Amino acid sequence: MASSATAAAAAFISTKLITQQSSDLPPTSAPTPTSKLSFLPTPSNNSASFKLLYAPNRNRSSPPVLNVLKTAVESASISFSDPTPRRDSILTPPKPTILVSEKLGEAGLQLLRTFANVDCSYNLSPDDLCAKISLCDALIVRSGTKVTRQVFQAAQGRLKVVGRAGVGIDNVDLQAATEFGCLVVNAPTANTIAAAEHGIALLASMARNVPQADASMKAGKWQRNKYVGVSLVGKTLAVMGFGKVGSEVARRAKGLGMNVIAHDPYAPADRARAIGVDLVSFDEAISTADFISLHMPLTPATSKIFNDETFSKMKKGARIINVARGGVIDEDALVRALDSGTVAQAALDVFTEEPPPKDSKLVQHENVIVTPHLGASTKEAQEGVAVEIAEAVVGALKGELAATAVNAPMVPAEVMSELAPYVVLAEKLGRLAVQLVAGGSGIQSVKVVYRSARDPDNLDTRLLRAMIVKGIIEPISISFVNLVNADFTAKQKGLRISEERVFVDSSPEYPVDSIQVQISNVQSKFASALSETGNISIDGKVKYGIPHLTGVGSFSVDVSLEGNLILCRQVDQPGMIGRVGNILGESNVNVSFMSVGRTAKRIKAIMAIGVDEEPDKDTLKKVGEVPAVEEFVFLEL
Ligand SMILES: NC(=O)C1=CN([C@@H]2O[C@H](COP(=O)(O)OP(=O)(O)OC[C@H]3O[C@@H](n4cnc5c(N)ncnc54)[C@H](O)[C@@H]3O)[C@@H](O)[C@H]2O)C=CC1
Ligand SMILES: O=C(O)C(=O)COP(=O)(O)O
Repeated sequence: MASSATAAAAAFISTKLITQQSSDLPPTSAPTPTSKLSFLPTPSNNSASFKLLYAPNRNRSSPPVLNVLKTAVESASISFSDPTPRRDSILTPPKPTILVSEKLGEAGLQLLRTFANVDCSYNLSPDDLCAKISLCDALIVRSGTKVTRQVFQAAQGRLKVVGRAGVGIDNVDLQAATEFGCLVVNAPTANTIAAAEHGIALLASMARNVPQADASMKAGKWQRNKYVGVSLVGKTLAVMGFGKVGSEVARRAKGLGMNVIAHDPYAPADRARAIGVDLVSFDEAISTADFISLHMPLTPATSKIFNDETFSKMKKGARIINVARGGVIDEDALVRALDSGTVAQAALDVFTEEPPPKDSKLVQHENVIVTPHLGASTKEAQEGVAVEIAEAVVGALKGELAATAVNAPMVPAEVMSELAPYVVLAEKLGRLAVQLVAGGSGIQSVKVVYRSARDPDNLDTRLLRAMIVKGIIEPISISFVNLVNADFTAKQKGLRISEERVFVDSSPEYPVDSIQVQISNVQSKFASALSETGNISIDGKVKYGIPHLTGVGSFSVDVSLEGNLILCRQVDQPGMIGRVGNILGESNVNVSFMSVGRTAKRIKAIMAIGVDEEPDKDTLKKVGEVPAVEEFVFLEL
């Protein structure tokens, strides 16, 4: 009981550590052996207890790893004992540093300060940001900071998380973030209502010329005839982008008695119908609406989607509201449309360039009202996004998978905890498989077979696939791989990963029964690892929370994947275990596990030997010289 709990805890912590380690390693650093984590079960009658020996890799920063260990130990409810006082210094790691480059609500800052050193440096120039960033583990921005490829390069691998205190992430180079393995998280919900209310405020004040009338009165005039407006009731509003903000605008506009239609190629029609809105085509929306309110993100597909051509399709005298992003409008074309009267008025909160040039014709146009990107700027929204982003960034720095990740799959916490031991298995299988490769035309094609009793829809394998990629790529390159960049890195290295799910009649309680990793079209330094189809093939299972190797080529074995491994193929005959065991024992190499698998009695067998220490070259040579041993390989896990 105690030992299986310890084993489960060990697997859990290893997983956390592995997840965290992946984000610890700068992309520019040379490949280095991973930090060592050992679990020493200690005798205890009624509780699972172990000592934890942590020997950090000198080339990696240790603090986040230790945080993960502590958190993991707490979550596993097991005792944590530091074996030697001299390791104390490792247990009080320096806090991470979070750079906040734009004004953030106080509640969020306080939350950040409980966990990290917080550097609030506003209005940094691009050069200043690049100079500072290599000292920071996380960066929090709003829409005013451009997080470019140069920023990720300048970070030299230290930057692990970029938090966007708001929705739009068009100011963050997501591709570069992904390539550098930096997680990007945003705060997608807390400013929705503020943005929607601002959209409605602009709609109403544009229709009634409120800003112009206000300016006129302040200039000492009383111009009642000049500022006759248009009514909203009964008019058609087209909501372009029926997401969070768009649907809240629609709801409010319905309350004003407007007829609301929407265009959004990705929104479900039933969500629109539920608030009495019809989803229509782009052309239908812009050609029938009196008011057109923009709520789509700025992407390559939406960039300048409102241009000369689309303005010409609008109903004459249409009015436009933009609280989304300036870049979705071709601003020169909008000035032309306003001048010609195709567009009667525009109300803009956002601009292609922010702030726009002082002499911007658009801003100065008499039929245009403007605000300086105030959509999210309410006290409530700013406190909300600050807390939302602070929680996401702190969680990500702790190695948790973020629920608002923008460039990584979102893996819910319950899925993560269920998959934890399989994550360890997946990485180890990848690591083992790649070490079996000997030359050939390079690793190009990897197939992963998951045997599972689960319905495929109920088995999210992205995390497992990422860890297999990590296991395969890290031992042979200077890349570091994590959930963020696994698919990108694999693609960049020309590695095709295919997945197959095979139904097995076992308990669906466990997500995966076994995982098989195959590498095709390569030679192997251990020929017995080749399956009948000529692929390197290894199988593994999780047993009692511990990853096990259960198959090598066509041989079945059963050895726990801890420490290192020697695989030996020999003529199946008595005395082999003793002979090899003696050689290792004489060199003071401790054998932790051993398993023999064979195809047929007294013909061929393979021995899988788990060893705590790495045998020296002479010892391995002696193993190879045992007469019945036909081939052997030493594998680091
Ligand atoms: N002015 C401000 O201060 C604020 C601006 N925003 C901006 O508002 C926009 C919407 O934000 P949310 O509603 O929170 O995002 P969201 O992601 O919930 O909604 C965006 C919607 O646009 C749709 N969409 C994508 N491509 C489209 C296309 N080609 N045509 C039509 N629809 C398309 C998506 O399917 C999605 O439903 C974003 O650009 C965001 O940055 C959000 C908050 C404050
Ligand atoms: O959340 C968004 O997309 C916004 O545009 C808000 O931007 P801000 O945080 O106010 O700079």
